[in-house]
Amino acid sequence: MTDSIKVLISEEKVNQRIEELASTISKEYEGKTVHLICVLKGSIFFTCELAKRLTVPVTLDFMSVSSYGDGTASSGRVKIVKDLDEAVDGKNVIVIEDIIDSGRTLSYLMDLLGARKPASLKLCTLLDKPERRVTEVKVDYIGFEIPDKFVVGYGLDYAQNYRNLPYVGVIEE
Ligand SMILES: O=P(O)(O)OC[C@H]1O[C@H](OP(=O)(O)OP(=O)(O)O)[C@H](O)[C@@H]1O
Ligand code: HPA
Ligand SMILES: [Mg+2]
Repeated sequence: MTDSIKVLISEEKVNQRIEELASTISKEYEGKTVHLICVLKGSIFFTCELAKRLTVPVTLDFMSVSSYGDGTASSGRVKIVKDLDEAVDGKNVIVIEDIIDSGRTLSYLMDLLGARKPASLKLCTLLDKPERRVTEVKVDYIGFEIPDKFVVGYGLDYAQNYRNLPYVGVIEE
């Protein structure tokens, strides 16, 4: 794909903000192990960058859910493509997401995980698009609030492309 992409948040700014989030989380979880849940595929890059900067012990698991398919609009249906490998009961879980848009994916996922009795359950997202919310979801850690624009990069795709861009960009019309 060869769309023209405008930088919305530079690589430097994203990395600096991740550093700040990691420092906040490390302080809040001192003396505990955090169990990070990476929501595939979008949050893979953010999860790695955040995990590398945490100073508390970390365990990791992966879950894959999909509601966007290859388009730019949510289908409204959340599909579990891959469930977790391990139980979360008794663990201090932080769900890591790349973006919260309509809120449907995360509201579904947080309810599902909450019912599995973790010791604690929080949500951390790199990007939040509050204007687009249709389902309420409590977000504990937010990297950046962004306007209502379809973004790519840092894990986010358009029809599976552009996930590997080291910055957050917007496709120009
Ligand atoms: O708040 P919502 O409107 O539910 O949108 C957010 C979700 O949509 C994207 O995932 P997608 O379904 O595109 O899967 P992907 O991570 O594999 O790209 C994104 O990674 C979030 O999980
Ligand atoms: O703005 C977005 N970009 C890519 N994937 C997404 N999934 C929800 N919102 C977005
Ligand atoms: Mg996607």
